[in-house]
Amino acid sequence: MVTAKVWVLKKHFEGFPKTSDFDLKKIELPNLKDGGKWKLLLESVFLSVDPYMRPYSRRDMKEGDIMIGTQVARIIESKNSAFTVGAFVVARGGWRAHFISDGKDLQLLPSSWPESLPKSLALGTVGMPGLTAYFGLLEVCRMKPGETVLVNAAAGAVGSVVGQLAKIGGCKVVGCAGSDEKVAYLKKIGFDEAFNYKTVTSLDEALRKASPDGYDCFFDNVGGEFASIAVNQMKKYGRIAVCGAISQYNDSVPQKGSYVQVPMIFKELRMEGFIVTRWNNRREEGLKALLKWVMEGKVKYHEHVTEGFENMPAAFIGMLKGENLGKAIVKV
Ligand SMILES: NC(=O)C1=CN([C@@H]2O[C@H](COP(=O)(O)OP(=O)(O)OC[C@H]3O[C@@H](n4cnc5c(N)ncnc54)[C@H](OP(=O)(O)O)[C@@H]3O)[C@@H](O)[C@H]2O)C=CC1
Ligand SMILES: O=C(O)CCC[C@H](O)\C=C/C=C/C=C/C(=O)C/C=C\CCCCCO
Repeated sequence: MVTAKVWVLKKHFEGFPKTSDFDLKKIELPNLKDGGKWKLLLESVFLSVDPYMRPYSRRDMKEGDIMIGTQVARIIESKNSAFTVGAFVVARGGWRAHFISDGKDLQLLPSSWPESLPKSLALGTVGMPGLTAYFGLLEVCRMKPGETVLVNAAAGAVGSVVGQLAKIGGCKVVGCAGSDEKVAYLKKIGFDEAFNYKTVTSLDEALRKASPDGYDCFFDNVGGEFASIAVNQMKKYGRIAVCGAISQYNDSVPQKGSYVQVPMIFKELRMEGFIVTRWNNRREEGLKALLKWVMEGKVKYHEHVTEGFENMPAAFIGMLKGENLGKAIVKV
């Protein structure tokens, strides 16, 4: 029997999550049996902490459940010929250090994965956040060369890829983030304009200064006041990809009037919410493109790595508070 460490949601979050909302438990995993349902024993190598966990925990979980989430895991015992011991997969095993699987919901890392590339990228730039940027830009924003793209939470897992893909697409790119260090990073990876939304005297002025003619595409990761101001600076026939609303996730009472309807109508804006799983049938296309751009150096990546499974709650809370530059990852 393998004893597995797991993190459970002890108490539903009220406002920002607290470490006391989580409980670290040990569970006994059943042995794999020939012909049994459980075919694989895996150990988590890297675990992802993502913003969706905050709203989804309230929607999908009850207190006492193991936290939802994804990881890069290594196969350590197999009774499934499709998965050899030592192989790496992306799994949706939740916050678990070890777990068993029937093999159904595992994605093998491509055999072409370069040895030089951290496998943790499969949780970030060459994983769900990267795919979110890829499909959100191509299929929702439908960016065109010469257009101006705005992205907030721009130094994060999704936003940093949005900006770089928009540059590859021949666009002018404006980004905002919550620290001067992040702003410097944005300029380093090719953003045309970047500002610290926490320190500018006026968001409206900062946006106008960055692009006096306005914005064709707005990739919104944040919602709230920023979105309400940005919508007024959209060009006619502009497109808004509503990717997330992280400014709302920890609010018990959603901010009022996140989008102002008037400019939406007068400017005939297209505003579309989306979830990246819409394009699950094109996952390989996206991952292949992202891996190529990373290997060519056209898409840079940065990871904010927290060491130790026992530090998962702190990593999650830190990400929500903006401590991460790039994808927030926990290394077991
Ligand atoms: N629709 C979809 O399929 C998907 C949507 N998403 C969404 O994309 C967004 C970014 O996710 P991801 O890249 O993984 O996360 P990040 O790596 O960007 O980390 C979250 C960042 O959000 C910023 N942030 C936190 N609170 C606020 C706030 N109140 N106002 C402004 N910014 C804030 C912080 O950066 P800063 O320093 O800039 O404040 C923080 O670092 C989230 O809204 C997430 O829910 C992600 C994946 C898929
Ligand atoms: O196991 C699961 O079901 C989660 C799978 C996550 C997976 O990796 C794929 C998709 C991730 C989607 C993320 C979406 C967002 O971050 C947007 C989050 C919330 C939008 C609604 C917020 C409501 C505010 O009150």
